[in-house]
Amino acid sequence: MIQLKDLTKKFDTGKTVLTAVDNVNLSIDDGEIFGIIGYSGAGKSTLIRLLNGLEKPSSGTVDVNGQKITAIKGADLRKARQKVSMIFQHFNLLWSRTVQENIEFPLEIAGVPKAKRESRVKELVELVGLAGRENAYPSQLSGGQKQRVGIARSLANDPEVLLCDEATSALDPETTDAILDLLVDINKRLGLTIVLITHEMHVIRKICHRVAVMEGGKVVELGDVLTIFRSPKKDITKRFVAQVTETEDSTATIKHLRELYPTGELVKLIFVGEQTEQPILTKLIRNYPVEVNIVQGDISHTQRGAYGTLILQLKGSKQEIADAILFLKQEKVQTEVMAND
Ligand SMILES: Nc1ncnc2c1ncn2[C@@H]1O[C@H](COP(=O)(O)OP(=O)(O)OP(=O)(O)O)[C@@H](O)[C@H]1O
Repeated sequence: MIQLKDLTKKFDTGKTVLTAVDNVNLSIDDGEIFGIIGYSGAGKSTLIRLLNGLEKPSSGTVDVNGQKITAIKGADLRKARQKVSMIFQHFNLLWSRTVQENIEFPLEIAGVPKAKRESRVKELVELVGLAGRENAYPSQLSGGQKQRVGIARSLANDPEVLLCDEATSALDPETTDAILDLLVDINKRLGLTIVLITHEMHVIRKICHRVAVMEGGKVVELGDVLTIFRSPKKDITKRFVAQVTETEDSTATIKHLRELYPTGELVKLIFVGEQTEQPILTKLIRNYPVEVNIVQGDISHTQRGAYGTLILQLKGSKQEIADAILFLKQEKVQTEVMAND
C-alpha cells in the first residue's frame, strides 16, 4: 500500500514560493490501477516524483509498502527505487543501446550476473510483445514499441509499483489503446500496483480503478472511476468527464440528429455499471409498441463496469413514447429526452 500523509512540496524560485503539491492525503491499495488527472501545472509530475523519492517533500510523508521513502537516503533509497519504477512520456531510452541492452541496463546496475540478465531480458521481451526486435535500436522502433521497451525495462527488477508519467501522451490513439491494454495485462498478471498521471480522461476510463483529480496542487476529488463518471462533483471533474462523454450533446449535434431523425422523440440513455448487462432494449422492444431505432452509441468498458451513452429514436403515439420512457426510467437508466432547441 502507498500512503501519502499531509504531503506538501514547495519550490522556492527566489522571488516567490510556489506550492506545487499542497497537503495531499491519499492511500493507494496493492494491485490497484490508480489515476491522477489534472491540467498542466496541477502538480501531477511533482506528486509522482515524490512517490519514488526523486523529489523531497517540504513536509509530510510517503510510505510505500511500509517503507518511508521520505526518510531514507543513499544506497537505501536506490534500493527502494528498484521497487518503485517508472515509465515516461518520451520513453527515456538509451539511444546507443539496443532493445536488449536497454532492458538489461537496470539489471546491470543492480549487479545481476550476465546469464541471469539474459534469461530475464528474454522473459521481459516476450511479456511486452517485442520478440524478434531484441537487436533493434530505439531509432528503428515505432513510438508504441519504444514504450514497450520502457515498460520491459521498468519491470526488470521486479518492482512492486509502476509509476506512469503521461506514458501514452506521445502516442496515437490506436497505439495508446495497445499500451494501455498491456498495462492492464501486467497489472493482472503480476499484481503490480500502477499509479499513472494523465490529462486525458479516456486513459482513466479505460484502465483505472480509482481516480484523483488534482487542481492547484490539491486533490479536489477522489473516487471509484464509475462513481466519478456517474456523479462528478467539482466543475473541473465535470469538464474531464465531458472530455469523453459530451461529444453528442452540443446543440449543433442535437440539431443535426433531429434533422436526420425528424419524427418521434430522441432519447439519450446513460448507462453506468450493471444496467448495461441487463437486456433493457430487448424488454423495451418486446413489451412496448414503440418503434426503436439506434441513432448513436458510445459504450465502453471501464475496469469497474461499462459506462456510456446510447441515443434512441422512439416512434409511436405520444402515449406510447411516454410509456416507453417511463419504463426506461423505472429500469434505473438515466434517460433524457433530447430537446430540440
Ligand atoms: N523544479 C521546479 N522548480 C520550480 N517550480 C517547479 C518545479 N517543478 C515544478 N514546478 C512548478 O510546480 C507546479 C506544478 O508543476 P508539475 O509539473 O508538477 O505539474 P503537472 O500537473 O505535472 O503539469 P505538466 O503536465 O505541465 O507537467 C507548476 O507551476 C510548475 O511550474
